Amino acid sequence: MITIIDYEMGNLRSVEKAFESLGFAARVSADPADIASADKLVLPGVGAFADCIANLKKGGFVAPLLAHVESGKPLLGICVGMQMLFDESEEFGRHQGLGLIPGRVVRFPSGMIENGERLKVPHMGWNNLLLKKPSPLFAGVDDESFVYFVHSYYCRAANDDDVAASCRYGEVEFCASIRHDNILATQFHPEKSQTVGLRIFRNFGEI
Ligand SMILES: NC(=O)CC[C@H](N)C(=O)O
Repeated sequence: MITIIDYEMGNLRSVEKAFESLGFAARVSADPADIASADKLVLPGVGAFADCIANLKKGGFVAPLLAHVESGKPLLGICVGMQMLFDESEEFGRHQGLGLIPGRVVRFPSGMIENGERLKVPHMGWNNLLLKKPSPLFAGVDDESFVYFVHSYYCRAANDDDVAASCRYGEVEFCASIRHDNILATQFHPEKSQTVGLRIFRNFGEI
């Protein structure tokens, strides 16, 4: 069973439907007890880092999530769900993350110019993945495949070994996907990334 954590900050249904369309048993749950019995866990996320981490704590999800990771079972973080895995974020202040992946979450610089055009923040739209390290998420996914992003902040991993893929936006090459043992994560939204996103979900479901 793939359990998608409902801490009231995520586009849960589209993630659940994507897994179900691939034939996987998936459920959205706001019950921390369900986390303990999950074979695989998904930590989605849309919104401000501080609100997300506060809701995760308020819902009592942190301890069972850490226990899941400790047990060696797969975890998939998506967007701010990936950012929360890091030590801290500077989004609207300094906020502590789960500290599972060494590193910080920082804002894209304002005023980046590319091909004479000013780049907007948030980075919103299709951009291509630069595959860096083997990851179960990318079986059958070509280098430079396009995936969909919506974010103003990005993860700066302290260890390059944790970066499975990156992406370029202006002068910034940022971490687009993490692989740290059984912890997998994407800054982009596989549920908004059409066939490439579905293949990534299928790969996660098949681990
Ligand atoms: N789409 C989102 O939820 C964005 C995540 C985070 N607030 C960021 O701006 O990077």
